[in-house]
Amino acid sequence: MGSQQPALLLLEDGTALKGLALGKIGTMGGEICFNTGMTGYQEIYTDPSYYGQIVVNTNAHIGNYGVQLESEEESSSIKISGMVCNSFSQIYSRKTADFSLQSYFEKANIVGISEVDTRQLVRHVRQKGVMNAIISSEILDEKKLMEHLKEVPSMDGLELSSLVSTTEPYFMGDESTAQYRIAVMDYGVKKSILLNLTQRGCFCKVFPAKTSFEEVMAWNPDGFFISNGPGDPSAMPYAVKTVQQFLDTNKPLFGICLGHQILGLASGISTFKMHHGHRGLNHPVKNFQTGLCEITSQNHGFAVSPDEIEAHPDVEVTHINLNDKTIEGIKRKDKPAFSVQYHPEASPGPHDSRYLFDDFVKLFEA
Ligand SMILES: NC(=O)CC[C@H](N)C(=O)O
Repeated sequence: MGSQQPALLLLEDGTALKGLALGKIGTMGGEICFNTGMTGYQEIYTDPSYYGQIVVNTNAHIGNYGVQLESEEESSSIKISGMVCNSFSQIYSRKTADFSLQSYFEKANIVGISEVDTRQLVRHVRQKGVMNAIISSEILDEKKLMEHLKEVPSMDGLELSSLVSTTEPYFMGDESTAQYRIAVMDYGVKKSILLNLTQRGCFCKVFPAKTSFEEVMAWNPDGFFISNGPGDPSAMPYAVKTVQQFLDTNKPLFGICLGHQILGLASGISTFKMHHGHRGLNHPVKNFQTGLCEITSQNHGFAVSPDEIEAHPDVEVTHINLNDKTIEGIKRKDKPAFSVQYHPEASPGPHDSRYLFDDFVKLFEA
């Protein structure tokens, strides 16, 4: 049944919460964030955008449907730096599951803690703002654990994409039947994004994060996709420069999440670190072009600065978050380029916004 040893969760501000160990016995630190989704834990843990972060799942039961390899993985491995939940199920009830979440974490050396009052914890992070944290099932002394916590780097100014990006370019889709060649910049791309592109007649070549503009152009793409990914977008001048060069070609360009932030930066608008970010499956977003609300899947801790939009008449805000009015989508008026802060591929989440992939393909038809 796995371990029921005690574990400790310690936050940078000294808050300590006791619970039970799950996953591997060990110590793991990262920036604490919370996801309010009711389902889709495996997709969340394997989403490269969570690299360097401890995820608090607010759904009361985690692990109860086990793990299904391939079909529910957004990348080839678990990317989170630890997991916190309330009730962790060591047994699972799905026939098609490959194994338990406990063994998935053990195999990947992921440390977690359960039996934590996640409501109290989330209220705390919402009030105090995002901060670093550490989980340990081997160091239960708060002072000693605090020494380890001090070594965890701050997410502010941290470049992480090059650590999760592919090391070699690879292809996705069927070249013989596909209509468009899309150069995908892999800053931590989710598999389901590539699937949404290939399902719409795109043949993708996925490039390592630091590939030069010239190398990408040598493949002669019809357009560009700028992926999601972990870390602080303002620490990625290499990506901003490449995207500026892509924009100069006047070929279609689409960015999601980190890719949206980089399109903002490439258009001269800065990004900022949010108080505690948006992570969940039911964030309401207003589309200014249709006037309709979309329920969206989100995972971000940075955003494009709203104060600088007016000074950039080439940039139009296309979507806004109805909870806090943050920018959720932009488009360039002078280029066939647009981006969204949220996740139209969902996985997990609602499919309201999948039309954005169709909009991208329409840019080629135009
Ligand atoms: N999902 C993403 O692409 C996240 C983008 C960025 N790392 C953020 O936290 O805001």
